[in-house]
Amino acid sequence: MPMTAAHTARLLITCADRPGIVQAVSSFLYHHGANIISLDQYATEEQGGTYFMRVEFALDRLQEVRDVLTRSFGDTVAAQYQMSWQLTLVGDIKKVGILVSKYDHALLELLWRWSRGLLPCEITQVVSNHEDLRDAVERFGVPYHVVKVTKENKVEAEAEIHELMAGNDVLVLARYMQILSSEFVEKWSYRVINIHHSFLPAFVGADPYRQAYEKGVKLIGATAHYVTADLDQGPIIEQAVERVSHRYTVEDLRELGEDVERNVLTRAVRWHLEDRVIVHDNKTIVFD
Ligand SMILES: Nc1nc2c(c(=O)[nH]1)N[C@@H](CN(C=O)c1ccc(C(=O)N[C@@H](CCC(=O)O)C(=O)O)cc1)CN2
Repeated sequence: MPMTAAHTARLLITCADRPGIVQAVSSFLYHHGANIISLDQYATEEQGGTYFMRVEFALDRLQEVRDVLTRSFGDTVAAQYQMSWQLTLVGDIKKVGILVSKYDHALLELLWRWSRGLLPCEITQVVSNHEDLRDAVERFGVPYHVVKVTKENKVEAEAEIHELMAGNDVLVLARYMQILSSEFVEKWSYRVINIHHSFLPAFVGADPYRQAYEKGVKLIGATAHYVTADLDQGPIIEQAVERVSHRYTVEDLRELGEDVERNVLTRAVRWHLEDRVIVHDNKTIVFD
């Protein structure tokens, strides 16, 4: 029987490295009737470091056995190797909420790719602190909400955003220009992806293109990272750069940079949706 997404699952594992992990995981899957489609692994040291694995497998009747499989893995292999792990089903389409301010390029890239079936998710709503992008978003049939944010109402505004976004698996800051409080970030631990318009760690904070111009850089870039309480310091998921020269104005940098931002954010979101990213020690392992 041809395997479909409904029969496919992914297992992400992090644990202390020691011999026998691959055998334990593969035997477990074999004895539960699963067929391994792909298996990728990484260890930080030759031995005694930290071990990471991403395994994708197919299994008949996956929907019926998912709970038993999850409980059994947790009680056996995961307990034996003291694993941090997650088992997700490809058929469980992730829900994505997007936050945006006024720049539309990153947002429209995500909406266009999603509308073309190139992003395996459901974009459930867009929340902005400005009215500007309502028409552009609603043309894709996606609900648009405006939540004004000021220094005075930040707590209430974030509470409203959290309420609106409840039920989403991941939030994407597609050039959302408000710094999220540590309280908000804590509720969404490593489930908020931001696109920063510089090659981090260079030029954190506001207006990195102007910072880059003032510095006379020969490369500009973009960085997609998970959001933490510390501005632009979260685990990096994807980056890219483009060459520039002294002939570029700030606007030239911005125009070229926006293309880089769009591609970097798309890859980062897709890898997250495909369960390819593990966060460890404020860094990521990306099984791309
Ligand atoms: N807790 C976090 N919140 C946000 C992060 C983050 O990494 N951690 N990334 C930013 C996005 N960003 C750069 O990529 C960024 C956005 C806004 C600012 C900033 O200084 N904003 C001002 C207000 C600006 C305005 O009102 O137009 C501020 O909040 O005081 C810097 C960097 C998104 N949030």
